[in-house]
Amino acid sequence: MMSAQEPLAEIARVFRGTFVHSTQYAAVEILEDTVLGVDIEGKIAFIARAEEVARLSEIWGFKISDVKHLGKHRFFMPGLVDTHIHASQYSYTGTALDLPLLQWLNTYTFPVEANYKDLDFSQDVYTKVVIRTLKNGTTTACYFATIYTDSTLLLGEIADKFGQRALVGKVCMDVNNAVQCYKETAGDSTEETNRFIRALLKRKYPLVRPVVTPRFAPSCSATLLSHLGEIAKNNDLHIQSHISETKEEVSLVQELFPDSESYADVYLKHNLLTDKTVMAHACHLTDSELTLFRETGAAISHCPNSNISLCSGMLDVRRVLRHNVKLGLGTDVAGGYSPSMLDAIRRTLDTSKALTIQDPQYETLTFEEVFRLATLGGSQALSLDDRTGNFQVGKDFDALLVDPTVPDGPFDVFPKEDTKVILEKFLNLGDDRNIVEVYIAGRRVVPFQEAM
Ligand SMILES: O=c1[nH]c(=O)c2nc[nH]c2[nH]1
Ligand SMILES: [Zn+2]
Repeated sequence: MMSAQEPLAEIARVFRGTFVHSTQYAAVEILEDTVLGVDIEGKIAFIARAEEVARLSEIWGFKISDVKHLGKHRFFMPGLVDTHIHASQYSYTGTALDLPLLQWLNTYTFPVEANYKDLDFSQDVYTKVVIRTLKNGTTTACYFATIYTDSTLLLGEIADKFGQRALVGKVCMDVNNAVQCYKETAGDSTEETNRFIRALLKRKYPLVRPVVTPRFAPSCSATLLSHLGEIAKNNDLHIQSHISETKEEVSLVQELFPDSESYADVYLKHNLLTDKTVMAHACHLTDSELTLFRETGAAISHCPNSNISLCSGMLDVRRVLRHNVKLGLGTDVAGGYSPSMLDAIRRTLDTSKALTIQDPQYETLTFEEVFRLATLGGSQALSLDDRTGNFQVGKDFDALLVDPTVPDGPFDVFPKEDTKVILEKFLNLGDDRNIVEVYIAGRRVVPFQEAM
């Protein structure tokens, strides 16, 4: 950890103070009185004990007077990674939580998503969701948009404009018996997915990439699923979808795909389970399905707010981790009513405690473990851990500057509390008032600039 790269690039910023992050070995590593340098490409150039600052300034050529001191109680932590969020459902977040999944989709979701043909409406909602998530510390978001290509390209443009790291998916669905206007043919969906990918890649946004997005097996024909698997394979792209959120959905998939051994097998057969796949929910997977996830390298996005809000199920995270399956957290707006990843952390802990209430032998997740899932775990689930997730030299500097003592803040700090206690308070009680600055790939994106 305390290492330095060859001085290849010029240093843009150096910070001195407390850094909190996760590593492979420690769910929470606290680095007090540490210096971290960010190069002009936004990458972490060095991280070392503060007594090394004079030596580092000689090697890297920065002025010690330019080092920014964080100040008492403030600390940097890695940016939060939302592995599953429906940007198009943001308009009704906090409402419409009174139906189970399949009825919820037909009654609330599909009629709203059908409005995104309208680019003015899209622009308004997508700008608001990007701003709201950034303010709440989401430095990386894996977004579902809608079936409309141009509107989805607009989401990519907005994420790029505000500097958010994003995977953006044009939703694909050719089955919809409830809201007939909100679907495509398999052919159109395939063509539009190809158009979306080509157009997004052509724009060369540095932090925004396309993700192949079949909505979920009940919304897609086998033909469409095969085409999407092929597109992902031929272009080495990320894939996202939903799996085993509710028992009713699992039974429906069994009926719709009788030749498949399981829900996971449906995706496997269509080349949609890869090491760049992230599947949301996964509450009701069997052991053999989890084994398929491990063997293919596919990941799970745990969306506890949504699982509880729609009464879908409770994912046993411990069991997933025992199977060595990658797992990150997701808000799943708007099945989940909060766009904040701090809420996803809290609901993950609540769900784990509810499982412990059911079985007192159950090993409840710790807040340290959940902190790791929300940061490094998320980056691994999205196969972006070579770029982000913690403060490792060579990764992009994606970070939140947390001020636990901000005026009129949501919690209090007392004299004898150490950084670990303050981190726990922030995770349980903090909000966007405490997130005073957000950096993505070295660029400060919060506070927002005037023109935005
Ligand atoms: O929580 C969910 N939200 C959705 O939009 C969706 N679509 C399929 N399955 C889904 N689950
Ligand atoms: Zn979802």
